[in-house]
Amino acid sequence: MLRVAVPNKGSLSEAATEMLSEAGYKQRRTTKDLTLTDSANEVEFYYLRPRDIAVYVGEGTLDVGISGRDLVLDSHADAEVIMGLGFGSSTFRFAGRPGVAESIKDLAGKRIATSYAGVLQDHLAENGVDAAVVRLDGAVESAVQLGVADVIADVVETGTTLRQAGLEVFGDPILQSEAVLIKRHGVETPPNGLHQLVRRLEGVLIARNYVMMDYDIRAEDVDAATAVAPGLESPTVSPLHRQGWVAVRVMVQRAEAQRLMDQLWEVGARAILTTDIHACRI
Ligand SMILES: Nc1ncnc2c1ncn2[C@@H]1O[C@H](COP(=O)(O)OP(=O)(O)OP(=O)(O)O)[C@@H](O)[C@H]1O
Ligand SMILES: O=P(O)(O)OC[C@H]1O[C@H](OP(=O)(O)OP(=O)(O)O)[C@H](O)[C@@H]1O
Ligand SMILES: [Mg+2]
Repeated sequence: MLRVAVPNKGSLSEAATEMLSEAGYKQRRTTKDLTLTDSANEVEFYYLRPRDIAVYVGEGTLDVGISGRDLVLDSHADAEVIMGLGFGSSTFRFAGRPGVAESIKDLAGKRIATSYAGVLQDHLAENGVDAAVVRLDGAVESAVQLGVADVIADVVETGTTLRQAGLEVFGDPILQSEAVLIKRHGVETPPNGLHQLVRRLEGVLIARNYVMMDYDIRAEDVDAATAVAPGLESPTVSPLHRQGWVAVRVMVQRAEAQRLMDQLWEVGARAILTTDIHACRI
């Protein structure tokens, strides 16, 4: 059985479970369940704190896990990223009262509150800045107002929490993060079932990010249309009953669909439509 760690709570939990369900794996019914066995797919899921997942996977106790890139780096666990999962994105940044600092160079001798002490200490060391790190578990934004720190280093997603605390970001972003699938560093032979898990998750990512586009076009204009939308491999071209016309089917990125429809129209495509992809294996 492949042993997979899944976030049990927090920002990554729901989206991770949803992605695994979409990939065809059984998932727990209630948030109280600590484990779930999917016998059909020969996978055991363990629901754990995402911060701890890097530790379990790094130790080799569990084969793979889903966690945040920032949490993996923060833990200094012996784990490496297999693939990004396209959700749970955030930026790790410095913030403080307006005017307190402009860049990391202004932080020498200051007190910086964070729940990501590992990431912060590594970043300060890389920049040769000597500052005091105040480790907190959460609600880090309150640390400045309550006087235990001069600035903070924290996860920013929408920026709402910072604004409410009267703080603003300064300096360059420290780290970009998203949910990632991790394995123990340097494991040569992949455990049984890992290839299947990775292929299925890649399939979910493609199904989410791509749509199928169909259109009709004169046969002599197919080359021009294919230059606009070449597809992942090559478009499918089928004859139409109407003489000299063909039907074309091609996968395109969801975010590009409207722009491509405009361009395809320009080169003679008609009856252009897009449909969602529910599952795929590329
Ligand atoms: N708005 C957000 N707040 C916190 N973490 C976020 C956010 N958006 C994405 N993330 C990512 O989620 C992971 C943190 O998840 P984690 O479960 O540890 O904390 P949390 O969501 O703050 O939960 P809690 O504070 O309740 O423990 C990190 O990888 C972080 O980058
Ligand atoms: O930029 P935003 O969209 O406002 O999101 C970022 C905030 O959300 C998280 O806090 P969470 O609610 O997890 O509480 P915590 O600080 O106690 O972890 C994170 O620690 C930031 O405080
Ligand atoms: Mg939090």
